[in-house]
Amino acid sequence: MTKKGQDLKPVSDFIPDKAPDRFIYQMNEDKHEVALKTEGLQVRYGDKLALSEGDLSFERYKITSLIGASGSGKSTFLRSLNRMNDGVANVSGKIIYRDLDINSKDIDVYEMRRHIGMVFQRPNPFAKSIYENITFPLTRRGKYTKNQLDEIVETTLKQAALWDQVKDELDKSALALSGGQAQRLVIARALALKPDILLLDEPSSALDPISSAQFEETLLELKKYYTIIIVTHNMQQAARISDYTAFFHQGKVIEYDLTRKIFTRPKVKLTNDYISGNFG
Ligand SMILES: Nc1ncnc2c1ncn2[C@@H]1O[C@H](COP(=O)(O)OP(=O)(O)OP(=O)(O)O)[C@@H](O)[C@H]1O
Repeated sequence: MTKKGQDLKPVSDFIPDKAPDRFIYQMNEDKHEVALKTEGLQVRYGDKLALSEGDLSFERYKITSLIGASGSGKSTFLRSLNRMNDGVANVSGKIIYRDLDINSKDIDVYEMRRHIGMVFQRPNPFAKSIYENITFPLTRRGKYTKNQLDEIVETTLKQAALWDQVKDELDKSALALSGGQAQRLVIARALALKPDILLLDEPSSALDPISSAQFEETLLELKKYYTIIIVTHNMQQAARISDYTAFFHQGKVIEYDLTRKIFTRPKVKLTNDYISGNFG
């Protein structure tokens, strides 16, 4: 898949393949399929060790929340997963995706990011039409007919629950969308690259409560087809939408378990203190 020089499969349909390469990983005594896992991951900004222990396995078609206080290393971890820290930090250790260590030098990072997409805290639509926001990244790299592009735009906007609101104004500037709509558009743009995994860094922190609730519903729909890893400061959000939760503290994963266990019976006192607001 992502080794340099090998071709990507054409973006022909918009439901990711049902995991052609399967990982089976022992998690909570049952067998679960792992979409991505880290081994011995450490991240340094200069001399500063920002992530020292962060070995996690992410189950396919589930939502995993990364929680923890400000500065605990959540974003550092998340950004490392699709090499957004390249050139910014020194990331050592392995990130295993479909049997490949995607943290190794011979990986085509640009291509890998088609499989592991990222959406940031603030929606960042291009100063282009709604339609072009989705098609631009595709047409830059490949050839598509107008019909194919139309289909991609419709499918991804439907998946991101934005189609009904914008279908009659696809030529309108994306900059005129509301914050919630713009965040959905950015999700649609990420989906157009047909990723397996979506990394979301506090994606709803800039949204009002109604848009945020709609956004959560969208994520619950999307996990039928995508593996989602989300950094959130919102404990209720983590409890509502995620299957698994990892609690970060001072650059370490302190506890990682099913969300309902983390929020009802955490094993570590620090986790309990954090989720109950007695942190300090
Ligand atoms: N680009 C950078 N250069 C240097 N240090 C950084 C950089 N980015 C993050 N750090 C440091 O790494 C540590 C972890 O930061 P990180 O942003 O990963 O935490 P976080 O848990 O995501 O915090 P927040 O919830 O506030 O976003 C912090 O001490 C932070 O100051």
